[in-house]
Amino acid sequence: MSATTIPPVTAPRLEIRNMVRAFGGTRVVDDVSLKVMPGQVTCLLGPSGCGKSTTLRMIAGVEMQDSGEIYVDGQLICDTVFRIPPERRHIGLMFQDFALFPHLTVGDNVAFGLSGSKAEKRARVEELLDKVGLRRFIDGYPYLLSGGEQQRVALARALAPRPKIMLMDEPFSGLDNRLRDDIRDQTLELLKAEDAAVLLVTHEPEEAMRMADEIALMRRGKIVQQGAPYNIYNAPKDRQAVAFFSDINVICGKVQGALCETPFGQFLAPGVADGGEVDIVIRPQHLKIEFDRNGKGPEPTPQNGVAARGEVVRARFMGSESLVEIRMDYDGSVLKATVPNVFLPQVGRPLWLMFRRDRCFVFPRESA
Ligand SMILES: Nc1ncnc2c1ncn2[C@@H]1O[C@H](COP(=O)(O)OP(=O)(O)OP(=O)(O)O)[C@@H](O)[C@H]1O
Repeated sequence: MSATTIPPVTAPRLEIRNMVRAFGGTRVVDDVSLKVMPGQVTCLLGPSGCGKSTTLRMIAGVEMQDSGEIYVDGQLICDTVFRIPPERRHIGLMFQDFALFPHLTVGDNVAFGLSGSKAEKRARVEELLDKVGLRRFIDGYPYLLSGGEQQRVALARALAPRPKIMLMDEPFSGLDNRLRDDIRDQTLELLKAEDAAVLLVTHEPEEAMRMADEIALMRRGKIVQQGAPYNIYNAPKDRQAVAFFSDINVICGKVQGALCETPFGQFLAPGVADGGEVDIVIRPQHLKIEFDRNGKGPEPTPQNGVAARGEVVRARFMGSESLVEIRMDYDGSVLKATVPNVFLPQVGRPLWLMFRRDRCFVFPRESA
């Protein structure tokens, strides 16, 4: 009889289960569970005040949860009775305002959390400063460095003790836009090379899309959706999840026989009872603009449905695309469409809009 080989199961590097934290009777973190594998970047993404930082602080051990457990490599490190102190959790921290020590050299800043012989420490400091391209500043002081360089030193300092987990709270928000993109890319490269599990908190969808292997979308203390950036963007759970990543257009309608009749034709609304209301949500880049042909629009197509007429109220050039706002004849509402490059039609010009059926989302109407 041949032996069966069972593939090794890798425990998540970091796992939190059913974490709860309330302040003044309000649950700001409300039953949050999450796993991060080694070498993976998970972004906790959500609007200001939704509980992201509190989640991170509990994992770091500087805030206690009311209930829930934290595991590192499958080992419990904290629940409501047992607690490993922050300094023994092998967790690296990087926050926006996590300043360098001004009285220490760049090298001593990076060496700060290191143990071992002087030579070992020096070797690790040089290795990391090399990786962030700042070895030449090893004996200089932080004030000599630009904001971006200081941030790279802070990253080197956080990674120096080879943390199993890196927690990053809006680490790039103090940097100007163009610098930020470069530093994000460099940071990502270094984090991957060090194989840490990274939990990064941000309220910026672009940052999450750029950095994350997985996004956990958080709202009012709960994780509402979790998945690869592509899936979160293309299969959002609800209207708010679409709106978090881009402008949206919303067409409202009533359902009859699992179909919703609109000025753009019929939309499927499976699972919605007769008389139920739905929001049909579409991003501006997926509205299709068609020209008016002697008062008529294009013929309906299965892919794009029926065209509806409107008039241009505003058109603006945005750099890589143009944003055209169109007031619709059917109810006077204004829809937004983006078009690549330059398209700046005159105000008042009639245009027809069609809806990409494969790109719109139909959600049951949410009560306010
Ligand atoms: N120590 C505290 N005492 C009372 N309320 C707190 C405390 N810490 C956080 N809160 C409240 O908990 C809620 C969540 O805060 P948290 O900082 O976790 O949110 P966040 O999503 O990280 O927001 P931001 O991006 O603005 O930092 C907020 O309403 C905040 O005011």
